[in-house]
Amino acid sequence: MMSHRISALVVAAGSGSRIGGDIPKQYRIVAGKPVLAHAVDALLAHSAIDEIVVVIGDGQGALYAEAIGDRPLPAPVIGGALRRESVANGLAAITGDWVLVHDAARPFLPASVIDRLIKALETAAGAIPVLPVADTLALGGPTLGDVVPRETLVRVQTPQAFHTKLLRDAHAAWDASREASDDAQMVRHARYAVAMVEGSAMLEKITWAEDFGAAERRHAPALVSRTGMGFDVHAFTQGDHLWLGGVKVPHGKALAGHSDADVALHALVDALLGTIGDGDIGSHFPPSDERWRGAASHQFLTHARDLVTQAGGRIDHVDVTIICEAPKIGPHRPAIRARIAELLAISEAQVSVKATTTEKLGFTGRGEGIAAQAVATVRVPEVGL
Ligand SMILES: C[C@@](CO)(OP(=O)(O)O)[C@H](O)COP(=O)(O)OP(=O)(O)OC[C@H]1O[C@@H](n2ccc(N)nc2=O)[C@H](O)[C@@H]1O
Repeated sequence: MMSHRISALVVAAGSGSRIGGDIPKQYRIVAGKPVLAHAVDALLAHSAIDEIVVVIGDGQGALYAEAIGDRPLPAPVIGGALRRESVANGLAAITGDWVLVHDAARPFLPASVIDRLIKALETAAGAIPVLPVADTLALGGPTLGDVVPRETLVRVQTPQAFHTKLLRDAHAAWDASREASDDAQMVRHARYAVAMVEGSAMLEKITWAEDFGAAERRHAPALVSRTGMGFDVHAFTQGDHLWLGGVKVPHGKALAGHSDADVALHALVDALLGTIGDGDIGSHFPPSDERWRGAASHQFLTHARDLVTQAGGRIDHVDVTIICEAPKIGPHRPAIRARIAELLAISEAQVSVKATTTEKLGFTGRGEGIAAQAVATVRVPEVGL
């Protein structure tokens, strides 16, 4: 079978007028990187794509450079006021005998769709990805028009693939006084057959502001809930205050420990580490390590928080129970709740702080020390756990 040089033409020249905001949508961040970068990376990752040319709007050079970074692409082409003009400008710059024309506003481009399009070009002048229509569609206007049988309709997506010469001919033959919504329409108008291949829900275009949230959800792996539990104890010693939940509490005694002995934060650290199965506070901050002598325990909690974040996790809720006869926790509960929320970068609504005595029973009942329990609920990506 004859081999072909395949170019990808990414049209990113839109002004983003429909979506508002300070920068055009193709340069805004979704799922961790610019919309345009997602589409380019999908094409760079596909072995059959030999060349990628991006068409940008006049004056978008700095936005393009920031979005693309050091990715190995030729200089971008400046597009026109109309999508059709941007594609025509891009066609003048590409060298492939086959070309895939893709909307930069469709960030998530499955390799399987590229595979299907390239296969279809072996027997057709052009090929486009389509999806079936699920909703009932009707003609609009001043009053509701006739329903259009959905079996006769498809939802058209990009990339749209063509033999480059035929697409160039179709653009040259097109009546410039008419707008063309896509390239397939122009190729069909030039009497060439355009095949249809299965598209993908991942290829949805970002058109409106709310589409960014949908794109984040479409891209994010399924999150699953994980719960961790922590427990700690510290004995009383001489002193005039103790640390509980990151708050300094005046008291006739202190708590003994290698660090500041904040028993509530220690239990919470172990609860968070439990949600990602990453050991316990002592394995991260050994009591034998001189670095942690007298250390403020808030750094242990922010470390555990960062480990959860690095695992892709999001803290949903934490619940701490402090077990002691004294000091009375109630008066300090609001400050402890606020401090834990601040350290975990979550809302106070996601933080519960409770206290209980043990009715004078056990070491806590005898006033020998304080115990604390904590539970943390986190959502983490299903993959890799
Ligand atoms: C916060 C720190 C800062 O150094 O010290 P403190 O201020 O509490 O004293 C420590 O992280 C506080 O670690 P914590 O885990 O409470 O101390 P320990 O109870 O002595 O346990 C220390 C280490 O020994 C391990 N360990 C403990 C008990 C046991 N039977 N077998 C074990 O293997 C634990 O996994 C833990 O990692």
